[in-house]
Amino acid sequence: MTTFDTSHIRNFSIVAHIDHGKSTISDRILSLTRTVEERDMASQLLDTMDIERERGITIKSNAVRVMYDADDGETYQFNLIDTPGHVDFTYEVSRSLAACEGAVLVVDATQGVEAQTVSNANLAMNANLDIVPAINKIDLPSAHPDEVRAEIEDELAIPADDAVCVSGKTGEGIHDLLEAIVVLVSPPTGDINAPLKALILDSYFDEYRGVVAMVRIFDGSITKGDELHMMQANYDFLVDGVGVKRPAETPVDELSVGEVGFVVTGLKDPEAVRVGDTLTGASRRCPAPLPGYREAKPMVYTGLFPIDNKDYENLRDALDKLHVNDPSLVWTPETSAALGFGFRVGFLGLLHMEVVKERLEREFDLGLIATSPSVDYHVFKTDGDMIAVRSPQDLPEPVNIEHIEEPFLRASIICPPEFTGAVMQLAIEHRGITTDMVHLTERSVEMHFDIPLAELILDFFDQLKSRTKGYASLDYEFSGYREADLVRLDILLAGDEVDALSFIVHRDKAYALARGLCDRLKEIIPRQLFEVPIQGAIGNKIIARSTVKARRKDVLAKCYGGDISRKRKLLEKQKEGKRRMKAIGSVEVPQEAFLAILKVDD
Ligand SMILES: Nc1nc2c(ncn2[C@@H]2O[C@H](COP(=O)(O)OP(=O)(O)OP(=O)(O)O)[C@@H](O)[C@H]2O)c(=O)[nH]1
Repeated sequence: MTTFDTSHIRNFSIVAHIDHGKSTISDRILSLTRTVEERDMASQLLDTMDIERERGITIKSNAVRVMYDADDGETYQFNLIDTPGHVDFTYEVSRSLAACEGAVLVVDATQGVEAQTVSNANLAMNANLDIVPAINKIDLPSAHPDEVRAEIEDELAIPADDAVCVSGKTGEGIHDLLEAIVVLVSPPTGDINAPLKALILDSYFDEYRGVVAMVRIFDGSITKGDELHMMQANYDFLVDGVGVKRPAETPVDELSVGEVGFVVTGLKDPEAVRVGDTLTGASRRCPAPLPGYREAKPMVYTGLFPIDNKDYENLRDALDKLHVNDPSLVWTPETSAALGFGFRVGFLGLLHMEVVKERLEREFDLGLIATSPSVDYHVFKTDGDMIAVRSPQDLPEPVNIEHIEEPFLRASIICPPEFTGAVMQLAIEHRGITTDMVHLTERSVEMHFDIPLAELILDFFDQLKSRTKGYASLDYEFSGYREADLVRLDILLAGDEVDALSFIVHRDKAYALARGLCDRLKEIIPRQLFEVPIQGAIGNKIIARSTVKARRKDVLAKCYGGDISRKRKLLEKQKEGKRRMKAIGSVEVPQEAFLAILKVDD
């Protein structure tokens, strides 16, 4: 009989509304526990992707092991998971929570409870976790921790006597937070002698070692050389190594019950390792798998096309590899007359789309064009069939359509009372219907709306921020399908319809959108040697028009025949510019034209 003491392990996630300071607090914990020496501290240590550091946001959860010498004289093993705050990545949060017994719920002392604070608190409560509330940014003069404490009790129904006041910036209160974690978060339970039962909470692809899986062990243990079985994928493999992140990968002899760490699978097939799957022994299996995760459902679809058609297979390969790390990604092949071969890719939201596109471009060195985002429409045809349409090109001829239904969301917006009028106006402009409004405290009101997803994915969020001076926060969930009067808006360049510029839109908005789009494209498409008319059309009917005037562009004219190296530089710059263009018929169209719809004011 092996024995293993789990009483000194604490597994917890750090959750919060975006920008409330999760990553900063995680950094502080790493330095206070000397997991990372002060001289090696770069900010946002757990945000390992370039995009995360540049944008200052967390996209992927990251699990790191920290050893903490507590006031009671004992040393504790903390497995800390930093999670994303943006609504697009909620599924990442629920994945992390499934691996933990506790959650530190961070609330910004200047902002109070916001929309994702509510949804993250609910996720943690539904997962039956011990919650440690932390009120952050108390160093700021505008902090009002007592009011925020009251909001945590009133709005979230979480006892806030235990709430710890901290500053991720100065480090104040972080020691108290670590002590609170020791006391309030339960240690894991489980049986080291039972057959292995471990949850795959994340995975990534490594060129040399194959797929590496992050796991949380619920029963049993894993050592190098073990023969394991993936229950859902029905795949066996030999463990090539185990280790923990501190945050650099550190090999260990064994991962035991209650612990979090990584397993090197050696598998080169990205499909074999599924996040949410249960690992068990190949010969000694656990009777039933863990519940796993609810599959993330894509909300938004766009076409992704390689600028250079030769990159089509590389794009497929890159999507396969990204999928290991981001299982929410789904795609099917798509062909466009204008852009050639590509894929229709499903995303959790627009931020997710931007992030994936950027990762494909940077990590896989691909030049890509993304087309207008679309949602998943249900089209009921006159012949009685129903088809799912995710791309404007797939919309049947109007005569064959009986009716169309579109996905609706139930959105919740929390803002100070003085902005309720502005928020309602915005919702009306986006075909939203206010269902109810509750005064949470004197400082905040929560409003609920039913709103089409298609309206939310365009400019809703930016508009909300600007009309409420950044004070409103938004959260939403899918609520069902509703019928709507939708049409396909086509764009013609120099008389030719460009399929990649088409868009499905509500009939009442088609005229304004067509005008806006034609004007916007006129600014984006550079002057060519001939005049380029841009037209917006529904079916055969032209409803808007603008024109790009002709101009002869001689880049060398400015050089007065002088400096040869300057001339060469200019020509190279022009060549680089061309690389980012796509020739549609005889017209050179820059990449951003295909996403122009996102920038149109209607
Ligand atoms: N003054 C002050 N600023 C803080 C504190 N904690 C975080 N910040 C700042 O708040 C901003 C957001 O902090 P992050 O740690 O990136 O927030 P986050 O919650 O991890 O954000 P996401 O990962 O994008 O959800 C950064 O500019 C931090 O420097 C604090 O205690 N005091």
